[in-house]
Amino acid sequence: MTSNKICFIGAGNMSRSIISGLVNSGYQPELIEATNPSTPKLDALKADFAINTSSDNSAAAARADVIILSVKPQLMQQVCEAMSGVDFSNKLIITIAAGIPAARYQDYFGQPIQLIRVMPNTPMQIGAGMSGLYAPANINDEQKAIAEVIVKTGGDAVWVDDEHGLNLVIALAGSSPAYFFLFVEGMVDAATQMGMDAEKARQLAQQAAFGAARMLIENPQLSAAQLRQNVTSKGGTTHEAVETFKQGDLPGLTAKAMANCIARAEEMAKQF
Ligand SMILES: NC(=O)C1=CN([C@@H]2O[C@H](COP(=O)(O)OP(=O)(O)OC[C@H]3O[C@@H](n4cnc5c(N)ncnc54)[C@H](OP(=O)(O)O)[C@@H]3O)[C@@H](O)[C@H]2O)C=CC1
Ligand SMILES: O=C(O)[C@@H]1CCC=N1
Repeated sequence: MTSNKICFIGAGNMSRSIISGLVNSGYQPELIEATNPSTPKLDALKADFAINTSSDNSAAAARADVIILSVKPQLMQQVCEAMSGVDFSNKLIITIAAGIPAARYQDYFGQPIQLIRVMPNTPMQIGAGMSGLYAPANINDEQKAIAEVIVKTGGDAVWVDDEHGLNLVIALAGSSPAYFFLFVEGMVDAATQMGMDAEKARQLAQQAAFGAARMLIENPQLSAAQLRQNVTSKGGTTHEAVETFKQGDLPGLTAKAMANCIARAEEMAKQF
C-alpha cells in the first residue's frame, strides 16, 4: 500500500464508495481527506471512516499527493479553475467524471498536469467494484501504478487504450449497476403484485442475482448463453420467461441502452 496523501474533491456517492474501499482494505484514514461545500456528508465520512475533511478545495489539494476529482461533470470546470492557483507539478490528478476528455483538464487548471481518468462504480464500497483506467501519453508507469493500487482497493480494474474505451467501461460497468438494480426492482414489484411480501421477494431476487454473478465469475469457460441454457429446461418454465424477454427484444433494448449511455458520454465531452 502506498503512503500517498489522497484528497477527494467532492464527498458524494462515488467518493464515499472509493473511500470505503480504501479504508476497508487498510489504507490509513489519516492519509485521506475529502472536501465538500456542505458539511453533512463530510461529518458522516469522518464518523464512518475517521478521515480528514475540509471545505477548502485548494488548501486540501495543496496538502495532497493525489487529487481525486469527484464532482459532477457540469461543475468540473468551475471547480478546477478555482484550484488553478495550486502548483500541481508534483501531483497526480485522477478524475472519475464521466464524459470530460483528459486533455480538457489542462485548460481548466491552466498549467501542465499529470492526469489519469478512472471510471469506477459504486460496488467499490463493498470491495466488489469494477473500474476502467485511461492514462494519456505523459503519464509514467509509477503514476499508473499509484492509480491502479488506489482503484483496486475497491475491486477489479482494467486499463483501456483510449477514451472511447472508457465510454464502453461506463456502459458496461460504471452505469450498469443501475441496470441490474432496475431489473431487481421490476422482479420485486411483480412478485409483490402477485402476493409475496416485498422483503421476501427481494431476498429471493437478490440472492438469485448474486448466485448468477458468481456462476459467471467462477465458470469463465462457459458463456453467459450456455449458463442460461443450463437453467432452461425444454418445454419448462424458464423457456417461457426467456421467450417473453426475447419477444420484447431484451437484447436489442440492452444494446440500445448501452449505445445511448455512450452517446450521452460523448455529448458530455462536447458540453463540459
Ligand atoms: N455515482 C456513480 O455511480 C458514479 C459516478 N461517477 C462520477 O463521479 C462524479 C461524482 O458523482 P457522484 O458521487 O454520483 O455525485 P454526487 O452528487 O453524489 O457527489 C458530488 C459531490 O460534489 C460536491 N460538490 C459540489 N460542488 C462542489 C465544490 N465546489 N467543491 C467540492 N465539492 C463539491 C457535492 O456537494 P453537495 O451535494 O453538498 O452540493 C456532492 O457531495 C461524477 O463526475 C460522475 O460522473 C463515475 C462513476 C460512477
Ligand atoms: O450516471 C452517471 O453519469 C455516472 C457515471 C457512471 C455512473 N454514474
